Amino acid sequence: MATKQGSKSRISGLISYSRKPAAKSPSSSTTSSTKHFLENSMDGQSSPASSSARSKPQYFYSESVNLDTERSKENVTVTVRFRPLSPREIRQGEEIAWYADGETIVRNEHNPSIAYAYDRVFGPTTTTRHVYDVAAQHVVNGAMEGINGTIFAYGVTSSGKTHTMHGDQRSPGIIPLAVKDAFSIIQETPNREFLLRVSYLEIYNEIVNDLLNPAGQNLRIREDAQVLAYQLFTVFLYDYTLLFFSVLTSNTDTTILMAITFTFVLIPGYN
Ligand SMILES: Nc1ncnc2c1ncn2[C@@H]1O[C@H](COP(=O)(O)OP(=O)(O)OP(=O)(O)O)[C@@H](O)[C@H]1O
Repeated sequence: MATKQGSKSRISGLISYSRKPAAKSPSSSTTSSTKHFLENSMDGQSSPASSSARSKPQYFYSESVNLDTERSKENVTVTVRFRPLSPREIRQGEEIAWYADGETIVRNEHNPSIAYAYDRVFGPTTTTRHVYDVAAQHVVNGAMEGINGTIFAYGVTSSGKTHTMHGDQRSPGIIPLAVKDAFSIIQETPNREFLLRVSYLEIYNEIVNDLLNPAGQNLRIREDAQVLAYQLFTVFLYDYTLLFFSVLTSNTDTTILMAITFTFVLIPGYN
């Protein structure tokens, strides 16, 4: 019998946000994709991927949605990724309590009447490359055209956030895939100039630490459109290799991170 904790910890979520700067798109607005959910709770059980974006238990009622169609209407998409049970979890006899039913529904193994809908649900065999292609690449492409974008992973400890966002050499995460795409687009756009600026921070127990600068601990947050935190280290990226050098040599204990923010700022120039 799966423990509730065991089943919850296999699920992480990805929120993608893409919005044109107000000056360029006065009609654009920040909307969320929560319209596929009902507000009423039947038993008060938490969603398997509950977050601030889904603070209440909500119950599925809609037909499956096409992410591509929805993406054109919505600025925010919420996706869910299941990771496989680890060998240790299998040894301990943990079982799957939540599972992906098709591409948009998460269902409860023990109570079929409980189901939640998301913009997209990725099962345990899905590759990070596929997650990136479906849920993140459009944000990167938009950023290269001047549209502000955020890709945010959330989930309890050991749910797979680092695996999805950071990855490793064998299975690169969303961050290296995004920067690689950014460089490909830069190469394919010789008539424009780009400036790629990177900072990398963690928020752990509400303390902000700079992951590119070991001296940058307990930084103060700034409410500034341009800068996230005081004295946050910024590097200018000239090629893709430098990104790997910066990230892989950073002083990161991923097992204790509550949140990592990796920001790259693109400043397109015009000839
Ligand atoms: N999709 C996946 N496929 C295979 N293994 C995965 C997958 N997602 C995560 N894992 C493995 O599960 C373990 C926990 O994942 P990870 O470290 O990414 O979790 P986390 O959410 O970042 O945890 P924490 O918040 O504690 O840092 C790791 O050993 C990771 O390699």
